[in-house]
Amino acid sequence: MTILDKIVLRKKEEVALAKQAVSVQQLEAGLHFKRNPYIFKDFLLDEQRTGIIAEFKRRSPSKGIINDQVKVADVTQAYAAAGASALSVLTDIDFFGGHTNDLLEARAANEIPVLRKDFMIDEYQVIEAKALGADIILLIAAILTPAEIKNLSAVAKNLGLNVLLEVHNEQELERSICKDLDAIGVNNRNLADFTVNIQTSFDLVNQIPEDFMKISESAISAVETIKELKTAGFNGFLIGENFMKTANPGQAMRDFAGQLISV
Ligand SMILES: O=P(O)(O)OC[C@@H](O)[C@@H](O)c1c[nH]c2ccccc12
Repeated sequence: MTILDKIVLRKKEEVALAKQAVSVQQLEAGLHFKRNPYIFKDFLLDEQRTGIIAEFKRRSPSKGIINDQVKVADVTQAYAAAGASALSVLTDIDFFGGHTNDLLEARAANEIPVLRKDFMIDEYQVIEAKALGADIILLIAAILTPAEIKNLSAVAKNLGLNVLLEVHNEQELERSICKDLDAIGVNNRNLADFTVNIQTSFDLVNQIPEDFMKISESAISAVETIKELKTAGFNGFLIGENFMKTANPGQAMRDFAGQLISV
């Protein structure tokens, strides 16, 4: 069994428990449920911003603890001030040390799009994402059938949420494309075995249809890489560990964004 299989098994239990604890009706009565999500594309294409989707990630199955000393509101505000186009907040507890409260805190502290970073397998989680104040949800092709992707993205669209589909190879991309997606993310990390290779992004970029925003995800640590990815056609760059592994992730993002302007 791969780590991804383990995460999905645990996620099924977690979703079943969440459904018992909070009904869909309760979610729909929640604080953020009626807000209009930001349009992801507008922030990615905003020339005043960097295209970086800056991630708050305490730990991961591949790296263990990355940073458990910093606060969500502090870090995400600094990311936004440094020119992030969007924020990514892990809400998975068991494998990434995240929490739904982290998303609520990021929402309350910021006025840019927030991505709920989790393993979505059920409509309930999409509705929950809206209630938590998310603007964007992630759908991971490796754990979903094409029919599930169609259904979950349609549910998200109905709620005004933006949808980021994550793929790792050409087969996943081809079978998963559907009309309710806004952005396609190429994950440079293979979630089944954790190997990373930026080349994955360059190999897949030209297979992504023009109608979608193109995002390169994971293992990005150099400003030069962003330049190359931009030239190749990417609009967005998802960066977590490179910032989170430092004592002051917001400052790390500021320094990175500063270099981006000067190269
Ligand atoms: O920390 P990195 O290497 O910059 O990667 C960030 C992000 O791409 C990564 O956390 C990620 C990409 N897809 C995921 C799916 C689930 C959990 C995490 C992820």
